[in-house]
Amino acid sequence: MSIAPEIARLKACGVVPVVVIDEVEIAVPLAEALLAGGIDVIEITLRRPAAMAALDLVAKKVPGILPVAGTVVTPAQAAEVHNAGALAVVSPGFTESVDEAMRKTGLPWLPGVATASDCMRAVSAGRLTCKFFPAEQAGGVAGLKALSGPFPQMQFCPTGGVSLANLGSYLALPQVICVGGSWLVPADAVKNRDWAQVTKLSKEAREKVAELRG
Ligand SMILES: O=C(O)C(=O)C[C@H](O)[C@H](O)COP(=O)(O)O
Repeated sequence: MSIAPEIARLKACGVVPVVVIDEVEIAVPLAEALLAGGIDVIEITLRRPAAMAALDLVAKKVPGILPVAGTVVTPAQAAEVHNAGALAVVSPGFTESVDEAMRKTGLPWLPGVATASDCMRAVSAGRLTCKFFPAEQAGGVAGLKALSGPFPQMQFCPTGGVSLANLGSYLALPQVICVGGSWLVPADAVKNRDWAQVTKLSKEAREKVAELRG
């Protein structure tokens, strides 16, 4: 299976930080703090009004980091994040309308799946790399193992309840290319502009991935 270079970047990093940005001005220092800790991808979720401008800024000002848009749930958002400079897109679920809109952008898209029916829809659309969401709540490692049995062609990025403590058990599965999570960017660190903390957590995560991958 050929793999898009952006997906290869997610895989190489091993950990995708899922971030919520309330104020545009924190976007660049936050991205730089992740980068300083060796994390060269950032998923900016469209949970807040500032997200689109933050994405645009990171795409323009922090060339070393892969700008990924998250929480893309409508076709209009798919087009918007493309214009804002996202190089890959993640959604919590799968719909045909977002699939179609994503096809128009040509960007790699990781739709979210949590059930066999979700996987059947994704596979039918040729979307073989998916977010497994919400990972821990949808059965964790055992759930993903069982779910992916009938879909040997699929690869996953488990997200939701993943942390430094359990990422190893996900990354040990051959069908898992990376994990996602918000733990690298705690709300408190953002509130206090504690970028050193974000860098420290990033470094820890990267070291763990390196250790696991030998
Ligand atoms: O906003 C979205 O679309 C999402 O993608 C959901 C996030 O990926 C998870 O909420 C992250 O889960 P935690 O790491 O447990 O905080």
